[in-house]
Amino acid sequence: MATENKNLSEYDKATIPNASKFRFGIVVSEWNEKITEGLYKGAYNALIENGVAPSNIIRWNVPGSFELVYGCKKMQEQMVNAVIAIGSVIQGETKHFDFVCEGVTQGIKDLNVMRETPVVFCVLTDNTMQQAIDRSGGKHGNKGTEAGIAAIKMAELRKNS
Ligand SMILES: Nc1c(NC[C@H](O)[C@H](O)[C@H](O)CO)[nH]c(=O)[nH]c1=O
Ligand SMILES: CC(=O)[C@@H](O)COP(=O)(O)O
Repeated sequence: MATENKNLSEYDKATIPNASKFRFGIVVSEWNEKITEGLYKGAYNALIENGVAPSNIIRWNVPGSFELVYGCKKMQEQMVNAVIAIGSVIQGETKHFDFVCEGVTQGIKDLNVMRETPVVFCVLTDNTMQQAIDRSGGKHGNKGTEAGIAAIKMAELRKNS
């Protein structure tokens, strides 16, 4: 199902585990800051709305999405139950988009495979700025909200596994 057929911000609160005892790390890319701040707000609010204390949310910034891999690796070393990687990659004139997207995707996948703390992939990879706007609080909802909920579910899965 494509994003256009679902709202990224919608979830059934009754299905979300109690997150009051969990700590979360959020690593935010500074590239396309207008987008990543919108994604961060969505993720932060989803955590708070499901019982996470503000003091249990750690935020670090990195220059761009490619640096999310290193930032999330270091965040995994903190006492957190899950990590959220937030970025916005937008196609430019060259193939650089392809390499940044591949690098951050594979890097975050590797962190999930090699270490115990789950890292949620909240990196938009859009053709246009409008597509990014639509997915960070616009007409398609907020992928940050989706990521916050995913982080709670993965923290619960880790606790029970
Ligand atoms: N063009 C975008 C970038 N490019 C920067 C890289 O992520 C990286 O910071 C640089 O290559 C130095 O290592 N980053 C984004 O997050 N979004 C873009 O659209
Ligand atoms: C994803 C990028 O690195 C890209 O936005 C940079 O733009 P360009 O390909 O025009 O250099």
